[in-house]
Amino acid sequence: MTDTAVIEVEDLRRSYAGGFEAVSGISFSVAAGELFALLGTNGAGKTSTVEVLEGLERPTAGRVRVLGHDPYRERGVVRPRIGVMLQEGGFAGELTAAETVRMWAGCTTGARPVGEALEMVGLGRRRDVRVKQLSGGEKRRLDLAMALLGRPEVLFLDEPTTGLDAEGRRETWELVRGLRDTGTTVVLTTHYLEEAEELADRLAILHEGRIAAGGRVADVVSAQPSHISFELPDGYLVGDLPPLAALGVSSHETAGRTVRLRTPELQRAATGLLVWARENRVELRGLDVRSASLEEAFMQIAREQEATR
Ligand SMILES: Nc1ncnc2c1ncn2[C@@H]1O[C@H](COP(=O)(O)OP(=O)(O)OP(=O)(O)O)[C@@H](O)[C@H]1O
Repeated sequence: MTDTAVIEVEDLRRSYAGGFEAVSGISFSVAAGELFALLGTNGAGKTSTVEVLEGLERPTAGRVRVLGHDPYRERGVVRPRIGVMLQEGGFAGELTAAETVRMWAGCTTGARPVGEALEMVGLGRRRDVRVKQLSGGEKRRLDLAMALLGRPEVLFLDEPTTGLDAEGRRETWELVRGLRDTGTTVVLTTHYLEEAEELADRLAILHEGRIAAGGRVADVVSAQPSHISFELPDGYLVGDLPPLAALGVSSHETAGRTVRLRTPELQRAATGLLVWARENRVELRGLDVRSASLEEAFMQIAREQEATR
């Protein structure tokens, strides 16, 4: 762990009454100003982990530090410095957006002005609308405004864009990036892998209470095979291609005339195929060459974990 770690988690375990262990010894750290995403299938243990980081629950075992303090025992010190975006903030429907923020601002040290908090999340023009009349996406933005109110050093975002349309999602991503760029440390839990791919510096993929994969997004993705697909040129069979194993191809399948290859060595395989095509003066129609996406990496990791059970 580094000296600049804002969040440090060492061998965290969390069991529920009855003995079920939802988090089974995970370790990670989040550096100052970093955006860290916690991903996982349903029930993987994300919420059970984040609740401990937020100081809402105590760990069953292990060590957790947020801004150098125990978030549960030293809640009074940690809480004013963190912002938590809860799912379904449970606001009173009769109050307007501005009244809701003002009420919370009254309990927050060093709160942003109400107008600023609402502008930040794109609710400036909806300030006088009652909460019950806000759309689902607007309520989500109000949740975010609350989390930002105290200018937190560490921001916990739980599914921040659920219910937002594509434009709203992009706007929230911009806002989160802006906060990160000005030094806010962000912990994001999300089911949208595209969101993690867009925002996260590093991530951990949880599966059944353990970290199945983690690290920089590019590294997690590049650990998965890339794809090449193309149409076999007229008159050629798969056997006419150069030996695929020699090109670093790990598996292949055909569907009609379409050939799909998987390879951990994209450049080598693609170069070999293109050289072959040039030498044979044929065109590889529909050629598609691409790295794995985070979504593919996630699915593959989940499959591998299931297979090793
Ligand atoms: N209060 C509780 N008592 C007993 N088991 C619980 C309790 N809360 C959660 N669990 C179990 O712990 C496991 C992890 O749950 P958790 O909510 O942390 O997962 P998650 O990754 O946040 O899931 P999701 O993506 O569905 O929100 C699940 O199997 C869940 O059923």
